[in-house]
Amino acid sequence: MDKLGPNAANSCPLTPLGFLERAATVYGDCPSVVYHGAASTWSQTRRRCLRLASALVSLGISRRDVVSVLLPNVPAMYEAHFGVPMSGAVLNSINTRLDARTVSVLLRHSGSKLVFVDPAFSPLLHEALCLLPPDHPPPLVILVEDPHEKKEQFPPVPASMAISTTYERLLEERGDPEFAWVRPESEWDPMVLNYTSGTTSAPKGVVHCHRAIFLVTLDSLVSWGVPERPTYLWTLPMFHANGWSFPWGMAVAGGTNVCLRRVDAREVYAAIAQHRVSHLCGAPVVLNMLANAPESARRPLPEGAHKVRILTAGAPPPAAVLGRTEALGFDVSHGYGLTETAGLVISCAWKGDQWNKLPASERARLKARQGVRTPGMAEVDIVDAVTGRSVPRDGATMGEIVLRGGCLTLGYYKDEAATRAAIRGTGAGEEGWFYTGDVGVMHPDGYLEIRDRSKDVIISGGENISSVEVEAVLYGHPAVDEAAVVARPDEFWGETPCAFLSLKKKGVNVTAEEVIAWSRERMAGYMVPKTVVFRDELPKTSTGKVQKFVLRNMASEMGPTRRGVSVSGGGTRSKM
Ligand SMILES: Nc1ncnc2c1ncn2[C@@H]1O[C@H](COP(=O)(O)OP(=O)(O)OP(=O)(O)O)[C@@H](O)[C@H]1O
Repeated sequence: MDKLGPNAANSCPLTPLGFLERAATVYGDCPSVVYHGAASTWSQTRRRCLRLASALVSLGISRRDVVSVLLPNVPAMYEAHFGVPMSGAVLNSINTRLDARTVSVLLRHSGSKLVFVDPAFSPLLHEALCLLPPDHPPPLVILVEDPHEKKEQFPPVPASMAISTTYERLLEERGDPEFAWVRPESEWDPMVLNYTSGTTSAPKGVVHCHRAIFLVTLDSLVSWGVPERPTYLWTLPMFHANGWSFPWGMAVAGGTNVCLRRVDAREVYAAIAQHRVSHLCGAPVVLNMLANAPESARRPLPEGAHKVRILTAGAPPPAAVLGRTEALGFDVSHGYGLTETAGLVISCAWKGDQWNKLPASERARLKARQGVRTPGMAEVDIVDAVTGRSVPRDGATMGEIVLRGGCLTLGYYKDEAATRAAIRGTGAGEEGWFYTGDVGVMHPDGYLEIRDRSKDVIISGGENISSVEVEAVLYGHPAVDEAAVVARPDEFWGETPCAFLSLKKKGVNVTAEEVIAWSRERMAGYMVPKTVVFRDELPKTSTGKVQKFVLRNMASEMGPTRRGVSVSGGGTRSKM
């Protein structure tokens, strides 16, 4: 046995790019990408991706060069997930909701050689390029026109921005549909560079290799139980951690990618009905949007043997929101991941036989837990910050979630200190874990549940309060649309919970005192928000997460609460 091991036949680099060739063979005539009325087949998509890869090479792009995309979920965005790395380059998807200054910082940091831009974001890119230092070589710019939208709908492309060519012209004039794509020399070669959402600090450049993307893609299909030939609606931005790996996953499954430029409840319900969508992904804000959509925006879900399946992740989904979405007829699955894990690596694996019998509220409570490691993940643990040892499985003791597995990042680009801080030993004798910065508890049944991000935990009189737990209760209030709870300084307790709420409907009257009294009946006294502030909307990151640091600053600016005094920041409120 000792002499057996890796050999030339069994060690060819793992890469998800080969999924496309297989899809073209197996599903060649089946629809691959649908946008408005136009559909491509898998063999056409393969040829277009090869055209894209060869065109990039002809422009001088070579191995490890960074190529950026500033695109919504249009067909070119899908093609970039194969075509860009097939040229040997590293795909950098830039979040389209960032401001020009941040886009400029990312372009500079990544050293991007070329940017594909949608007309809607050409002013944003132009401004970002103008902010680059004069000695920074500007990237080439390729405009991705959208023949399905009226030109007047877009802002004019800035006249002074140098556009090299358009996407279609590039493919037509320089593309070779039978190009021998640039295979990775090693499965550890970098393939994508994604910047984190910047929820807690400045965005960090996460690099993933071909191997990691290969593993997470297959793992995600298995853990969500995706069947062959799903119809997948792109409600999750592909720029968000590469759409949790599903661009590559749809090639494995031979799925139909239904592209959507804009995500609002009306468009989503309409697309579901028109294309008979079977699967979609989205952060909990998407569930909230679907669940709270006005009657006029809704359309009946397709009838058939299977329900429309939604996979949610990215932020804690409150049980009340899960319950409401399922009551509409969707089948919701819940997962957890970070940009650093390339996709979802923990999922609330559903024990159908046992749990389907439970009442709806209990099912929603169980589903709000993040769950267990996916089959492809090696190990997950929750460790005590001081001792580094696993916390007891009591559903109460909090610790930091740590991970190990093949889809973890190679590290942060040009940031060794951050890489070393995130990937280290637990201090309890074991080496090599990724520290997520998320605080959770382990339940007796081995399912974990996130209580907070370490920076969001509220410490009141020495007690750790999970803002997520308080929010979960507030979401149960009939008038509440969205809730976020942060720490407010307190003269006696150190910190107390401060709730920021947006309300569901116009004309709903509810006072801070009523919310506080309502909370008091449903949670321990020390967890009850001492301050309630009403806002029309809560501030969100570009990936739809509530920006708690913004709220924390607001709470801090209100000044400390005083002993025995419940301060209500908003008074009576009816939503405008
Ligand atoms: N199912 C989930 N439940 C609760 N939180 C989740 C879930 N899925 C993801 N998250 C949160 O999202 C985080 C990962 O998000 P992402 O990689 O997009 O960047 P970010 O952490 O929001 O930004 P930054 O690292 O720049 O602050 C996780 O660390 C976790 O806090």
